[in-house]
Amino acid sequence: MAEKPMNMSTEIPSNEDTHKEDIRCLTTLSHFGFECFPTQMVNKSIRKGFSFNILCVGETGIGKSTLINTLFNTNMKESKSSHFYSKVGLKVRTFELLETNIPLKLTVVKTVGYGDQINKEASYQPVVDYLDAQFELYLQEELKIKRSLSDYQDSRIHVCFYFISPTGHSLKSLDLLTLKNIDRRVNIIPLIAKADSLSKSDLQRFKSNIMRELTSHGIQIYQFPIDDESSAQVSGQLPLAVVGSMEEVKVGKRMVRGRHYPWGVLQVENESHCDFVKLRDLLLSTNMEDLKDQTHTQHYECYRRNRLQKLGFNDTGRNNQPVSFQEMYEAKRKEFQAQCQREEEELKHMFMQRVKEKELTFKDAEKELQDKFEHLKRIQQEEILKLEEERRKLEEQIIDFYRMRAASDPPQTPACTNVKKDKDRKK
Ligand SMILES: Nc1nc2c(ncn2[C@@H]2O[C@H](COP(=O)(O)OP(=O)(O)OP(=O)(O)O)[C@@H](O)[C@H]2O)c(=O)[nH]1
Repeated sequence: MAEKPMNMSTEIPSNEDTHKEDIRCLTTLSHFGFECFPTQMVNKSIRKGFSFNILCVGETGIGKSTLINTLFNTNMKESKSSHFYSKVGLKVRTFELLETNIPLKLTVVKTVGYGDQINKEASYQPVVDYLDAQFELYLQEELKIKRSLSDYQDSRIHVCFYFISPTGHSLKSLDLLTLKNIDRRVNIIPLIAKADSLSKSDLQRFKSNIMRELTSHGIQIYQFPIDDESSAQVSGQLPLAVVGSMEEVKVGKRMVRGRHYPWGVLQVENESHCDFVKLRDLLLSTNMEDLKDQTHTQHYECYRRNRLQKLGFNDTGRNNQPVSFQEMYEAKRKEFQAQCQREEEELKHMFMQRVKEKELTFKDAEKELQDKFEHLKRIQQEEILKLEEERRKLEEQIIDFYRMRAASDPPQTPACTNVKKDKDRKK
């Protein structure tokens, strides 16, 4: 840093006014005092490194990876994504980048299979869940007694590039549905992807249509700060029309990033060809810090407030009186204990009721079985008596028969004796 003359008021005795030309003006060799704070902060930040998290939402093959590669000179793409995923997924990649000794940890999350399903109603849900999950992780860290937010790896998404298909007409219903569900959770920068497929006039009309639709549906996109000149100008140019390419094409004597077509070369970094340079400047040069700031102060705060309110916490109690966190916690704990006790008693009561019911059922079943047994026993005894009676009658008939035979045949036969013997044995 350049040396600066010392900026201090020096008291000069009035009687020495005439000797002013003798006073030596000293210059400091380095900064001192509180003017060094910015330098300290810059040094600390560089030592710590920077991090930034981007979410890319857009249909398969719309140019998400190519744009990120063009912006950061990374190599995001591994292979072509399939169009046949049954649901939308998210792919997370982290890059450790270095630019003139400034380290940047860049995390890129991109959708996979977005817009490929027949029923697109649930396509936005994985995106919403991911955004909320990162807020929840931060909230959990914040609520810990031993928290370490200074070296916490913040995974909250700082900006969402929403890639709009270059249809030239209007937004699709899936675009509206997703944007409506994520606009309170993340800073959205809408982008018209593959803008080289639209003519200049079509592009301008398309941009106006999109902005009209976003406004009429009440969708909030990232508001670029108006105190910065370039950011203030951009609001009339949204959504930015981007073209991505890692290809080096020869234009005159220079090699430039571009896309080579039979009719000529589209230069990615030429502002009259597309808005890529505008996007790069707005994102990297001017608004990276503001995007992080908005994420924390606006979107995370909103999540935190809703989450704590859902848990039953409030800053004010009945009669709008302020309540301390401790009081609220105690009240909640008591309420929870009372509820547990109520539920325990209810369960006990239900258990006793069911035991009684079961006992009654068993008793009824036992009585029924006993009655059945008695009935069968009675039937069996009656059967025995009946059979006994029949046997007695048969034996009488046999005796009668032999008696009649003996009467018709006077001399005694051994057979008759045998029958008599049989009868005696049975008795
Ligand atoms: N015309 C044109 N083609 C592009 C542009 N950006 C990317 N492409 C091409 O589009 C194809 C898909 O690009 P990717 O960057 O892989 O798209 P993606 O959205 O990451 O694809 P998935 O990961 O498969 O969803 C590639 O052939 C790119 O060369 C662009 O701005 N204009």
